[in-house]
Amino acid sequence: MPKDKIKVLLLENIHDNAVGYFEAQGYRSVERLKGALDADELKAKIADVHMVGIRSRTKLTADVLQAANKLMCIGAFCIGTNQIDLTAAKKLGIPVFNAPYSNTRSVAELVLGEVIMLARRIPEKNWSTHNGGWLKTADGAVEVRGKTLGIIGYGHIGTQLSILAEAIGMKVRYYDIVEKLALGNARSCPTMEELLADSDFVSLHVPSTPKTKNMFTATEMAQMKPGAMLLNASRGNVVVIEDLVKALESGHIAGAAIDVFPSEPASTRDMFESPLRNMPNVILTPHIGGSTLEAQANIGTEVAEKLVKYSDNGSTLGAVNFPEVQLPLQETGSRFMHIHNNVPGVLSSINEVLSRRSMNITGQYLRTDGDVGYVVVDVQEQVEAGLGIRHELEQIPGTIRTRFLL
Ligand SMILES: NC(=O)C1=CN([C@@H]2O[C@H](COP(=O)(O)OP(=O)(O)OC[C@H]3O[C@@H](n4cnc5c(N)ncnc54)[C@H](O)[C@@H]3O)[C@@H](O)[C@H]2O)C=CC1
Ligand SMILES: O=C(O)C(=O)COP(=O)(O)O
Repeated sequence: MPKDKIKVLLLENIHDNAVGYFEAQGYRSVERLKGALDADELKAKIADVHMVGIRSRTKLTADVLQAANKLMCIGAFCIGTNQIDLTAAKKLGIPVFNAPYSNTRSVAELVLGEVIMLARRIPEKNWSTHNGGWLKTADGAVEVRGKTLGIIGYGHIGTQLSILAEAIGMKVRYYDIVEKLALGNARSCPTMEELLADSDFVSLHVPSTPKTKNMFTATEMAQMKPGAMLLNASRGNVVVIEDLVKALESGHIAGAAIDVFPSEPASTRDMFESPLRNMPNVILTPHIGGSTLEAQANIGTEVAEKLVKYSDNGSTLGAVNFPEVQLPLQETGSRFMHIHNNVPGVLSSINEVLSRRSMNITGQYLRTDGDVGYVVVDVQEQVEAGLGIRHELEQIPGTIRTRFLL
């Protein structure tokens, strides 16, 4: 299919850089919408597009993906990919790409700033001053120097935060389910309980997984030091909000900064509802951890590049749900891509089809995971689209989809 016929749909106000990159690469049919779409709108819209770009609000469920008959690949213009049914996408032969680092620094900076704000009791003071009050007092206000920050989830964001926090004199402890190299003077905790008992501030930086769903409940909150503060800029379902409200009301937790919520408004026009709304010692932000101009610009380019590379070249390097194949540019001849269920015999069937047609294979790449196999074959011949090879390849048992670069 010529590039100008490939339809790209970008939702959730993805940065201009993405549109610019697609257009510069010859993709002229790019539609960008400001908001997310609900399931029915999305199903109607996605049925006609070849690439879709989303952020954290768009839910690409198995049901929605079933309607995406032409969809070739998905771009998550963010870090988290929990809003996408990755397995369903894979089984439909659709790789998903994201931007694993581009907003890391933005989240870490926001959290560090909030640690300082919480330490100085700024949420209450800001609230009071806006209402005509004058809380000029040092009560409960402390420096962060020498205080302990406990980081749960010591990945890209957690480690970046660790470095920043140490730079301003904080002690850092961290807990992760995977053994991680301690940066600077940070010290790992063997258990989350130990981290909670030791930390003045606890910040969550885990991904959304079945294990992290509701991982932070009344039990974990009770294990925090009296008067400690909680920060969550990971995912909204990690913390049980009702339990947090009780811990804040009792004073056991003295303050919190929450950027992500179990239920978030679908658009900037919708009302935000939460029992935390009226609590003056809580910083509430509308899921903007990664929302900086720098991060959004970088993400726009990074993910558009990955989608274009897959479309132009077949490369799945960086896909989060798919066997990764890094490919050289196809200089001459034709390239076939074959995505199939991972059952024995598919590669030899592909080669049989090509050898029956006396095609000279110049390169062959295969990667599989438990479910899916991805084969890319370069042949010397310039294949005409009408030759029927595609039909023969599609007849191979287990085929999910095929694609040709001619
Ligand atoms: N608020 C916002 O706007 C943003 C939120 N995020 C969220 O932050 C999350 C983390 O991002 P990154 O640091 O880039 O991810 P990452 O994958 O680099 O790090 C996550 C770390 O959490 C650890 N982990 C997983 N399950 C755990 C558990 N049960 N207990 C303790 N540790 C566990 C992992 O081993 C890993 O080291 C993302 O998955 C996303 O949901 C990311 C960017 C922006
Ligand atoms: O990168 C992430 O995982 C985020 O949570 C940021 O989401 P957003 O792109 O701001 O909707």
